Amino acid sequence: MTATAPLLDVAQLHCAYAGHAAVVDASLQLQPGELGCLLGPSGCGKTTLLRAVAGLHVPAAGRIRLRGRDATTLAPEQRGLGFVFQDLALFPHLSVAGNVLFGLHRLPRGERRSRCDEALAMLGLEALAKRYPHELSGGQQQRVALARSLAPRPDLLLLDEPFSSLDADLRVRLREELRALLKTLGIAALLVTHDQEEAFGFADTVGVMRAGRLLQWAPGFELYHRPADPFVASFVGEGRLLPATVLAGDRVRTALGELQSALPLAFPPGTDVRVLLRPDDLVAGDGDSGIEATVDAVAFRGAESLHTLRLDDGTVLAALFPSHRQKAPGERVRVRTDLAHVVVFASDAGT
Ligand SMILES: Nc1ncnc2c1ncn2[C@@H]1O[C@H](COP(=O)(O)OP(=O)(O)OP(=O)(O)O)[C@@H](O)[C@H]1O
Repeated sequence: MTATAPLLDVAQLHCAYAGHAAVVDASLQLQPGELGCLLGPSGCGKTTLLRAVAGLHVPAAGRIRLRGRDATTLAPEQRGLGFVFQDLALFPHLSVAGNVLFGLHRLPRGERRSRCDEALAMLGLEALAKRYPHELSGGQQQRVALARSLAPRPDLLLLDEPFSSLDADLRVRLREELRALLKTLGIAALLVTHDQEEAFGFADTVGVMRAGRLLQWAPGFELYHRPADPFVASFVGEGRLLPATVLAGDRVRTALGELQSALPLAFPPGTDVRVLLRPDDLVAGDGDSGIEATVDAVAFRGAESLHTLRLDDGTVLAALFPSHRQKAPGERVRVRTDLAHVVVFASDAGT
């Protein structure tokens, strides 16, 4: 590997099934030790892209480089990667230790046992080494699958919805544990999930996919605060788009009043645009400030409740209010904006 080459370099990748595009022009890079995630709705092409990196799907066009070398058509076992897929594929006739040892067959015999013990210890499985998969809970089985994939010490681990069969608590715990373990070991990973919380909880860099396209590959903070695309804006963090008109001096006029952009706007005055409003960008207006809206729906979230609001011109917005101030559907409320920065999209850019 040259000094500057990323660990994984996917360039302009296209994948198709019988002529139907599943991944379109996807490019991303992972540095050694970096944790990445592909996030997007069902059917957007996440698994296909991951399988192409794994060598389980031959791309129609584009290139995959691993450690600076072309790996586009390399057989999966020659890529030096670890995999954990949704169906764990543990061998039912092998014990926990047997499952972990299986991936170590290329090592000298003497080394296998110590490497296996090390992997079992990392995942807290020492006491279960002699059990068989059917004698384990779902979470324990998942740990075995992780131990098996980590035992050969790959530099890149591929994970396809590995926590989806676990209950919410266990899911978060195992995810956090795995993140810490990978960071300690310096192992990079690419995770596929449709769960935003999981994506941002696990990864350093998240790629949002839609209909085969990787729309943005960036840290979570950037996806949230500087979305490159209206779909990213609405998918990450439940943003809504408010119609607006550009005014002179990098201001925009909206139904909620005029907003000042800190950055120069890429549109001339008079252009119709849309402004991104996050649920936390809207606050209850006091007295006469703000504008009236009708509460369409309320979703209790614990400390806060997500309110879907409808302005009188039909525009739908979302707002978080403290749950002890929760409103009821049909109620009229006043809202005003409290924006740290203004993100503007062309009015015809697709969502
Ligand atoms: N073996 C296959 N044969 C034909 N079409 C397929 C095959 N696998 C996936 N597809 C199609 O390719 C597209 C992308 O599928 P893919 O499984 O990559 O999406 P995904 O984002 O991982 O979805 P999910 O979150 O539901 O697993 C979908 O339209 C899907 O129907």
